[in-house]
Amino acid sequence: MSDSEYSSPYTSESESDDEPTPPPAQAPIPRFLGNWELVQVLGSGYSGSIYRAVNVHQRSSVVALKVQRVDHECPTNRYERYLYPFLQGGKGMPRLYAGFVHDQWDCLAIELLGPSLDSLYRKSGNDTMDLGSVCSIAMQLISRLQTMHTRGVLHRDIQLGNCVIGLGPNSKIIYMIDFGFSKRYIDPHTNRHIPDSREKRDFIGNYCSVNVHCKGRVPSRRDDLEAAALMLIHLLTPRGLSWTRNGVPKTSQAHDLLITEKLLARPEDLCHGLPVEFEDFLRSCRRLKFAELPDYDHWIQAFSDLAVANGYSGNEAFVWPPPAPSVSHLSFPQSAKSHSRRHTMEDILAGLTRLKFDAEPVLGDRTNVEAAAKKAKEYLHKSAERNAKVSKSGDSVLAGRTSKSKGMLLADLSTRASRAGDNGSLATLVKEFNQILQMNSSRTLTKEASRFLDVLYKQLYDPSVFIQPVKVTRTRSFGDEALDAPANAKLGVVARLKFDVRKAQDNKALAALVEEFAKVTNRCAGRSITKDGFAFLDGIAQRLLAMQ
Ligand SMILES: Nc1ncnc2c1ncn2[C@@H]1O[C@H](COP(=O)(O)OP(=O)(O)OP(=O)(O)O)[C@@H](O)[C@H]1O
Repeated sequence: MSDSEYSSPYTSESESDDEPTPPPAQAPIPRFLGNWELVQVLGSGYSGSIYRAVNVHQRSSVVALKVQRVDHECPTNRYERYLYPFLQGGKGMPRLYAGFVHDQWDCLAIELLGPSLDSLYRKSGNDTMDLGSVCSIAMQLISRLQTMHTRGVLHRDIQLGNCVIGLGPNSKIIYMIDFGFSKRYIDPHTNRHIPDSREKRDFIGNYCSVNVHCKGRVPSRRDDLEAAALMLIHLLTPRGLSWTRNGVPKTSQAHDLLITEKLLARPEDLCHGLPVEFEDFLRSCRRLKFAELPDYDHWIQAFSDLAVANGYSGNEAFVWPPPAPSVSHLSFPQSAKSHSRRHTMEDILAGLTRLKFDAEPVLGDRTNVEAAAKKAKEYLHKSAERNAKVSKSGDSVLAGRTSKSKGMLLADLSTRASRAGDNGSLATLVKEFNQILQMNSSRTLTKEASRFLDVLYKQLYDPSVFIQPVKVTRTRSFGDEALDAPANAKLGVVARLKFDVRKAQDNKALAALVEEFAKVTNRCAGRSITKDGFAFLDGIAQRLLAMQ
């Protein structure tokens, strides 16, 4: 989870009293590696972990230390160490200070940077990002790709989690990170563009281009640009691009469905209601030939113009939290070009009928402004009261509801969990979940309850790929895989989980426990939740709070 960025297994910065517990059969990462002391976990991925690390000789020297086992099946640190030198000195390219191997640990000491766009976006709690911020991301991202491509390197894993902002004076600059899947597209021996091929390759990332993901083509510059276009459209789409909503597909059938959905999604459908620049950009990326040079400058200018036309500065600086545009707009398609190009007269008339001029006081009338401000304050006050009621006295709010409303409460809880931006919010939701389950005598893991655990699992396991669940079918839910297992297996397992949860060191470990809990509960006749089960859920909430 993004907030685990600031938990520490090593120092008093951690709220946890526990010693770091090594995963079985694997040595823990030591506190000192080379000249660096690991002080705080910044993030962890499939292939390793990243720590804020301090130089033992010069305490003012702080880096992000990316640590991976030397024998890892996917030795991305080794690839990154090879590629970093090509990128050094480019704007928005982190500096690599050192790369070394210490015992079985392969380490990269990288310039310390700030939070990722994914983390900022999630913490904002908004359904979409504002147009000004998206335009500045567009300008900077296209410019970063121009830098990388000019130096002969493809990124190949464009996603919100791999774009981070700088620290201090560099906080308006977006940096590219994670070059573990990057590749040189200019063959160093022949100095020519790598060849195209139809060989089967792995799926990389949610925004992977149609050509690469659905047609198995070799990635080239056009695909980095297309991934950037999809990421921008995702940020402007309420609940994000549809195929990102269920997380990483777990079965090949789910993956096939995702591919079909992506293949069928036409640019005009994906960009319906957005300024035309996004559709044009996506189309132009898809029209590029395999080895063709994209027109980076044209698109940087197009997004700058779009920002200006919508009352923003048009400057590429990424200012967060976003400032309001200098002119107010009723809604957003307000393109620099003919913004009505994609909008039929029918759309416009329908929009006009939704405007209620008659009931509103005339513009410019000060009382109108004051009344609106008062209304807004009242609304905020009421909604704060509502939230406080739900989170502080869940019992009284929840008491007396019917089983139908229990389902609705759980569905609402899943939606909120899918939007949670930090461990604290997830902890509150898990507590509510526990209370809802205990609302009446039937304490069973219903379909809605399973769905909540599924969402929780995804948020804990990899929040960067999960935006919001669409309808979760029974075949997709992890609990269902174990329906035929013996019922009596449950008791001992849940009792153990109750203790294991206290030792979990990170969100992924919690995710694994949630998965096991859901499986074993689904397996038992009646899917009933025992006292140990409720204690386990309570333990999850406690641990999330400790790892905030
Ligand atoms: N230089 C840095 N400064 C600060 N935080 C960083 C830095 N590099 C990475 N991080 C944090 O660590 C997280 C994971 O980094 P990165 O993507 O490089 O690792 P990874 O192991 O390749 O992850 P994944 O397997 O998810 O791709 C990032 O999302 C970011 O929050």
